[in-house]
Amino acid sequence: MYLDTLKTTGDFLTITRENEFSLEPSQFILANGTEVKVIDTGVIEFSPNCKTTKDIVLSSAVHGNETAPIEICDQLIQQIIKGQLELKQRVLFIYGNPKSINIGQRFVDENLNRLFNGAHENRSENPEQVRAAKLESYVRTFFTSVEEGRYRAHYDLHTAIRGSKNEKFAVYPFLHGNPWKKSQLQFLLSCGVNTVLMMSSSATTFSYFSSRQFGADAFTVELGQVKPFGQNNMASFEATKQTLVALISQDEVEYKEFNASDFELFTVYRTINRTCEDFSFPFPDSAVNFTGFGKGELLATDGETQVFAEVDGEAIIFPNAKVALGQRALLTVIPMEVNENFV
Ligand SMILES: O=C(O)CCC(=O)N[C@@H](CCC(=O)O)C(=O)O
Ligand SMILES: [Zn+2]
Repeated sequence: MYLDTLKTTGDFLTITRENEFSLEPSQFILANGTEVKVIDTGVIEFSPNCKTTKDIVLSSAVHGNETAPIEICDQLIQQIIKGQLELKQRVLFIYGNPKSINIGQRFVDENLNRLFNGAHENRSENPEQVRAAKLESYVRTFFTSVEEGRYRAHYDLHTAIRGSKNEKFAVYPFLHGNPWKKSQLQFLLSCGVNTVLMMSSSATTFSYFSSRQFGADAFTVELGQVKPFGQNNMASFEATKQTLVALISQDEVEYKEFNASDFELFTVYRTINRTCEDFSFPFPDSAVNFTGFGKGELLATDGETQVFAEVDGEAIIFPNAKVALGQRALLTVIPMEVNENFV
């Protein structure tokens, strides 16, 4: 049984990596009264023994090779279990795809972050489809097993394949007409994230699932560029880590006063899917996210179809020519200002 090791080392990451597909649930109480529930491999819940008002999900390793967020969550979990970090809020940590961590790949059979919000339904043909269904049910139980009306948040932590002009940025899932929150932008700024992309359509991502199904303040947060374990400059994640520590260990957190000029905001202009085997970009792998193109410049070639920039400054995000057929190969964005849709 792993419990003795977990209690003494706090190393839930290693236990998760040693149990790629499942882990016997168990629970125990820390000396400070915090209840620890191991729900499955990679899924651990902490409930402090005090009045809490917030339910916070922190996920990483939805893509297994995105190691910096895994290291941040590993540090937080170890500090909590060792009693060095005392919680004031309920927290659910999730390592999304343990096997893909072990093989150092984005995914094993299928991109887990395209399987949420119903996309896995009636499909359990591969481990990622099975895992998506389980993760949805763990998040549902976490948010709904307590009284209604509590504050909910889910920060799904990633790193990007390419470099980015704006090193850290967040994706704000489509809110179906509900207003974007300035308070969330202030939280993100405190994390070192001043760039936010506003999505304009539904998605099958983990953050969209929590936003849509549970009204959580949810984001995909890109913290830098993908690096193997041990090669991350952890100093560049310190602001993010300290902001997360404050969120989970304080009753309320004060952020810097909102100032629109602190942010670079973008709205998604369009999504370009790969529909043909023969799909390519005219720019090299070294072209970074947020590179802008002039109207009429070639953005992608999908079989016989050439896709050209339609407006000056149309900028590329997440270009990936190797995605599965039918999936998003590229997002383009254009700048936007804070307007009446922000509260
Ligand atoms: O750098 C890349 O090409 C991908 C980085 C990544 O994993 N991004 C997420 C964004 C999810 C979202 O749109 O909210 C993903 O592609 O799943
Ligand atoms: Zn990712």
